[in-house]
Amino acid sequence: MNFAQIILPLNLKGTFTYKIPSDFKDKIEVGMRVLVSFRGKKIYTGIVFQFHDEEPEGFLPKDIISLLDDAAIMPQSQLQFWQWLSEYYLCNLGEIYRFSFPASLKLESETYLKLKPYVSVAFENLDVHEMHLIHALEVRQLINVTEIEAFIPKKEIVKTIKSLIDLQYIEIDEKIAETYKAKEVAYLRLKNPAEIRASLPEILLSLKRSPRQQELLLSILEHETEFAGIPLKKSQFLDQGNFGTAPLKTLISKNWVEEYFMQKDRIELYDGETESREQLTPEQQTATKEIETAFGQNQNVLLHGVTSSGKTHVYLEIIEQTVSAGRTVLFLLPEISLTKQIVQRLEKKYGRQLGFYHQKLSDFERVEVWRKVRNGEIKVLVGTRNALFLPYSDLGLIVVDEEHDSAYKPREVSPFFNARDAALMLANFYGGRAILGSATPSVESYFLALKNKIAHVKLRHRFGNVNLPVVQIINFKEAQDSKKSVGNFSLGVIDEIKKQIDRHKQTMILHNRRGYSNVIECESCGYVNYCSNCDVVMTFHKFSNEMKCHYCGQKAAKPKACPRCNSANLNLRGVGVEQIHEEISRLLPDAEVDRMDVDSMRKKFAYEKLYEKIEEGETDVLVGTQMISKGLDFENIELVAIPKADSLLYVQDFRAEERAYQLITQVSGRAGRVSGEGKVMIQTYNPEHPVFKLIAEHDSTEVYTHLLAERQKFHYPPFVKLIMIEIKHRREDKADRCSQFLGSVLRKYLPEECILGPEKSPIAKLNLLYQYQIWLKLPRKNYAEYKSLVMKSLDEVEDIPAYKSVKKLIFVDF
Ligand SMILES: Nc1ncnc2c1ncn2[C@@H]1O[C@H](COP(=O)(O)OP(=O)(O)OP(=O)(O)O)[C@@H](O)[C@H]1O
Ligand SMILES: [Zn+2]
Repeated sequence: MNFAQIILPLNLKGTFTYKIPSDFKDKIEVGMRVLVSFRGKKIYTGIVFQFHDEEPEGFLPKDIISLLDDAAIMPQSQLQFWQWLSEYYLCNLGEIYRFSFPASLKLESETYLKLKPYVSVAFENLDVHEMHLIHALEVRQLINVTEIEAFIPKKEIVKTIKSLIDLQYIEIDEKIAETYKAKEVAYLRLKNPAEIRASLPEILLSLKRSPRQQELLLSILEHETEFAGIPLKKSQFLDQGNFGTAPLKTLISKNWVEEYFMQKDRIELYDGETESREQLTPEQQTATKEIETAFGQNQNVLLHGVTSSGKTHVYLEIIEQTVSAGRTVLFLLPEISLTKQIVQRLEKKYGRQLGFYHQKLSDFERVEVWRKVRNGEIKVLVGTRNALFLPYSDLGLIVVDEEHDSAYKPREVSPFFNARDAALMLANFYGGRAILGSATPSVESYFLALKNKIAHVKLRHRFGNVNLPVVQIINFKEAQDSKKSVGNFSLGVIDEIKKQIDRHKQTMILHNRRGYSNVIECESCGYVNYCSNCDVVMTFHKFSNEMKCHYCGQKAAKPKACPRCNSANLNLRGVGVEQIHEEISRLLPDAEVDRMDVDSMRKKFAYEKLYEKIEEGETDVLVGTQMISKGLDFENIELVAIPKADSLLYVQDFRAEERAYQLITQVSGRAGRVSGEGKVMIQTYNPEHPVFKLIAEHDSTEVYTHLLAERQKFHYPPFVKLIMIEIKHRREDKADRCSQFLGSVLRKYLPEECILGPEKSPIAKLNLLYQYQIWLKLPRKNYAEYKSLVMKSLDEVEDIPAYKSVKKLIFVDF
C-alpha cells in the first residue's frame, strides 16, 4: 500500500495518484480527507478513493501532505454511489465531490494553518520562507494558504508548509472546528433570584413609574417559579409578552436580570407533543402490505396513487417500520416546502430525530446536518436532491415523493443526474429499499413497473372514497365563434367561477407562463426585444414594469418607443399569468384574486402568507403557474380552470405530452378533495387531442399506453437510451466547428441512425454562449459498449488543443 488514488475537487477526469508517506500508512483510510498539492501551485482537500502498489509511469507522485480526519468521513457505500454516478452519467468524480460537499469540508487554498502549541522553534535551521511563515503565525495565529501567497512565492508554499509540518512546528487547523461555530442563542434569568425574592416589595416599589419594567421582571420571576429549570428563551419571551428591549436593558443594567448564551442547533425543530397516526384505510393497508411484500423480495416500489389517495399515510407507515428497525430514512422532495403535510407530520412524530437538507441552507447549517447524519442522530432526513450525498451509515429507505417532477433533474447545475434514478441506486448500495411515489408517474418509472423491474402498487381511490373531479373539455373556437367568450375565457368558465364564489368555494386557474406577455412587438417595423446575452425574446412583467430574460435573469426597462424606428405603436403579444390575473380581477371586481408564481413568491414568507390566506378561505380565485399544482391540500377548492391548455402541448420536447398530462392531472387533483364535487374546465382549440380526452376519462392505463406507443414509434426513451451532448462557446464559428467535428467522430464509431445533429440548440445562444446539440439514441442492448464509444469520441475531441476551450456538456437520460 504505497499509493493512493485521490479525488480532487476539480472538474477533471479520474482520480490522482499520490504517495502515502510511511508514517500515515497505519492511519490512512479510504473515505478520509487528505491535503495534497496539485500541479505545483494549489493545495486541495482530496478524498482517498483507493490504495494500490503500482508505481505510476512517467511521473513521480507527490506525497500526501497530511490527513485531515481521524477516521473516514465518507462511508464506503457513498463512494460506490459516486463511482456509479460518474460512470452512468459520464461526469467526473471531482464534479460530484464539488457538488455534494459543504464548502467548509473541502478546503482548498482556504486551508488554515496554525502553530502547534508549546513548540520551541530552532530558527537557525529554517530557511527564509519557513522563518517568514513562523513569524506570521506568531502574530496572526491562523493564516490560510491564499494569504501566505502575499509573502512566500507560490511555488515555494507547499514545500514550506510541508517542511514545517514535518518539523512538527505547525499544523492544519481542522476546518470544521474553524469555520463552523454552533449558533448561540440568548436566554434570560434573574441574576440573584434569592435576593430579588427577599426584597421584591422594595424593588417593585422602586419600579412604580416604569410599569413595563415591573411587568417584565414579574414575568421572569413567574417563569422561574412555574417552570423551574427550563431556560427562558429571550426572543420568544419578548415576543410573547410584547416587551420591547428597552425595559429589559434597564433591568440588566440594574443587575436584576441577566442575559446568558447557550449553543443551540441552527435548525429549529419542533419541540411540542408528538401525535399518533390515523388508522389506514383498507386500501392503504393493502398497499402497505404490497410494499412490505415487494421489499421482502428485494424489489423497489412505484406507489401510484390518484391525487388525494393518501400516499402520505402509506409513506408514514413504511417510514415508521424502517425507523423502528433502527435504520435511517431519506425522504426526497423535488423542492423544499415546509408547508407540506408530510413534513409537518414527520416533524411532530420524530422531533429532534428529523433533519432537513436542501439548497437554501447556509454552509454552517449543512455541516451541522452532515455531522448529525454521520453520528446517527438523525433518523429521518427530509431533503432535496443534494441530500443523496450525506454520509448515512445505514440507509434503510428512500422515498422519492412526486417522482415525476423535473426538478429532480435540473439542467442548470452539473453534475447532471436524475435524483429519482440515483435514489434507486443509492438505496441499493446501502442494502435499503426505495419507494417512488406519484399520482402521475414518469413514463420511465411506469415502464419499469410494467416490466416488473419495480413493484407497481396502486391506490385507485381518493381518501374517503371521494369522487375524482369531473373534467369538461371546452372547444374554445366554438365559444369564440358563438360570441360566448370574453378575452381568454369562455362565458361558461366565468359563470362557473361566479357560482363557486357564491357557494364560498375556491377556484384555481392554471396558466403556465410567467410574466405579463411574451413579447413586446413594434407594429410598424416588427421589432421585438431580444435578450443581449441569449437568443430569447424578453418577457414583459407588468407588475415590476420591466423586461426579463427567463433564461439568464437579465432585466431591462420597458421600451417607451421602438428602439429601431421610434414608433410608439408597441404591441403586447402572448399571454402570461400576470395578464390572466389582471383579466380575472377585472371580470370579477368583487372577488379576491391572488397570484402564485416564482415572481410573486420571491419575497420572504410570501408563500406562507398566501398559503394561510387560501387556507382561511380569504382567497376566491388563485391564478398561478405550475406552482399551484404542487402539494396543495385544501378543502374548499372546487374548480380548476385551464384557459389556454394548448400552450402546454406545443412545446418542442418529446416529453411535452407527458408533462401536459402530469401538470393537468396534478392541478386537477387539487379540486374537490373532500366534497368529491370537484370540477375541471379545460379550454382548447383541439378538443379531440388524445391527451385531453384521456385525462377526462381518468384512465391512467390508457394514458400510459398512448404515451408509450408514441415513444416507441418515434424511438424515444424508454425504448432507446438518450444522450444529449451540448457544445458551447463564446464564438459561434468555433462552437459550430467543434460540434461538426464531434459529429464526424461519433459517426466513425456509431451507426448513422443513432446520431441526430449537430444542430443549433432551440435556444441558439444562452448567457453569451452559442450552443449546438447532438442527440444520440442508443439501443438498450449493448448500451455499455455504445457508451464507451461515445466516451472515446469525446476523448478524441478533447485531444484537439483548439477545442479545449469549448464546453461539452453531457446529459444522459434527460
Ligand atoms: N388514513 C387516513 N386517515 C385520515 N386522513 C387521511 C387518511 N388518508 C388520507 N387522509 C387525508 O386525505 C387527504 C389526502 O391525502 P394526501 O395528501 O396524502 O394524498 P396524496 O395521495 O399525497 O395526494 P396528492 O398526490 O394529490 O398530493 C389529506 O388531507 C389526508 O390527511
Ligand atoms: Zn438572457
